[in-house]
Amino acid sequence: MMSDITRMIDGWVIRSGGIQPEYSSYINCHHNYAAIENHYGKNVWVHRKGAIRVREGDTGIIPGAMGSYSYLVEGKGNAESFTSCSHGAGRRMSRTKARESFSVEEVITDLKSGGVVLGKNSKADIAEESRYSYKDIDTVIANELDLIAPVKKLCTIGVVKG
Ligand SMILES: Nc1nc2c(ncn2[C@@H]2O[C@H](COP(=O)(O)O)[C@@H](O)[C@H]2O)c(=O)[nH]1
Ligand SMILES: [Mn+2]
Repeated sequence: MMSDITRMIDGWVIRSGGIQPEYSSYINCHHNYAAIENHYGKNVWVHRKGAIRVREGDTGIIPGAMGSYSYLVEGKGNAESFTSCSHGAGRRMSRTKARESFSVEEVITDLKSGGVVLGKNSKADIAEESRYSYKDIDTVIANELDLIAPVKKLCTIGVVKG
């Protein structure tokens, strides 16, 4: 799976900028899965849907939106959240509202002006993914500092979507 993803990323990055990416390590971070975990002294099923697991010391990824920023975070293992935190900035408007508010051309121009490479063959659905249709990632991170500690703020240089 990881090699499929790196091959896809390599293809787009090399074609767009002639740069060969190097990978030092990988972070696997799921946001829709169920697992048996021990909480408050009991083994229970935890289903995280739109949330990630951040036990103490876990590394998590909290993405903002295409063309904005993402955060690498370290978990604090907060028991009250069942050691979970957000899996992204989250939407500020629905996909329908976003399609009515932004055009495909506007979103492509916005990404180009930020020097962001868009690795996506079909562009038809990108208006609904406009970064302005998502909440501000810095505010979202600031609101969950009891759950995670930011480790790195990442600036988008490319977006690859299926
Ligand atoms: N860095 C990026 N973050 C993105 C992008 N599209 C969405 N998002 C953020 O991720 C969460 C989760 O998205 P989901 O589609 O898996 O539910 C979302 O709330 C956004 O904050 C992207 O292209 N790049
Ligand atoms: Mn999702």
